[in-house]
Amino acid sequence: MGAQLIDGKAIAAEKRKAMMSRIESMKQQGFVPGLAVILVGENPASMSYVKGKIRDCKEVGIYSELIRFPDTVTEERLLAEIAELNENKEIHGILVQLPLPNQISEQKVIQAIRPEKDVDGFHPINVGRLVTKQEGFVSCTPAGIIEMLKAIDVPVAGKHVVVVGRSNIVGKPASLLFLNLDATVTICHSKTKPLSQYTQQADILIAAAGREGLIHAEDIKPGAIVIDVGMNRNAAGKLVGDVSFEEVKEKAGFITPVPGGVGPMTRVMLLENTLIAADRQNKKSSL
Ligand SMILES: Nc1nc2c(c(=O)[nH]1)N[C@@H](CN(C=O)c1ccc(C(=O)N[C@@H](CCC(=O)O)C(=O)O)cc1)CN2
Repeated sequence: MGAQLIDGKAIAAEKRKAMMSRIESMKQQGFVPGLAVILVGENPASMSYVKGKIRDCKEVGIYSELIRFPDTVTEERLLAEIAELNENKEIHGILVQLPLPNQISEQKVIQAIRPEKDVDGFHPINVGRLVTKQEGFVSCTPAGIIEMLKAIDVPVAGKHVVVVGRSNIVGKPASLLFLNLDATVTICHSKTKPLSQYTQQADILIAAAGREGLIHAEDIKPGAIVIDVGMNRNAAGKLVGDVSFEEVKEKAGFITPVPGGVGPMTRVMLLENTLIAADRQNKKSSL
């Protein structure tokens, strides 16, 4: 293997360890950070992600509540729950696991969460804050990618970052984060042709299109940093990314695995955002 592996699982574990003493000192000051997670329906992947979030909270000492609804729940009921959580002083972060069933507008739900408690960073106010480089909350996956690059000491300023994917959760916020860090950013998507012409120019390539085998060795620059955000099930039912790992690892400088790369960083950044939310709300209430 030519490339160095970026071990997201290990970086996330270190970050969780460091958080524990911060949480301990918060508790000594008399307040406990709290996260509410809302899960609608029984999508097995969503159930497993939510279980992981609750487990992570327990591990580091964050108070958490899991609120479950059947997939027949009305939008009105869900919005009423969020309104209550917005007022709950023990809850500093609110997260609604996506996707939601068709009868519920994701945008309405996201916009019902108070921006101060929007630890997913999906509220338009927080997206606007990211656009204008103001303090807010940033979506956990792109925030986790930046933390990973920090952990391996890779400076971003002046680098050409090519982001493949334009989702609201990953592609768009990742592009803005890199731009705010003075990178030169190119955003590609399903209509970009020919994709390889762009990806071959990337010093840092973010593959976030959700398509197995999208990026091959010939699509990258030798020595590039390759971050694979894809999470796809292959024909054998195995979890794979957007990058053909076995061939790309021979040519890249650094590469993230799937699983064990970006996923664990997404999880740990939710804890980080919850601590930031708790800290800000605590400071505001003691003014
Ligand atoms: N409200 C939100 N909904 C969703 C988000 C989100 O950030 N907020 N992101 C995804 C799902 N997601 C977190 O919610 C998530 C997905 C995967 C992982 C992860 O750790 N993956 C592991 C592999 C897990 C497996 O084996 O299935 C890895 O990559 O190592 C964490 C978080 C959509 N919804």
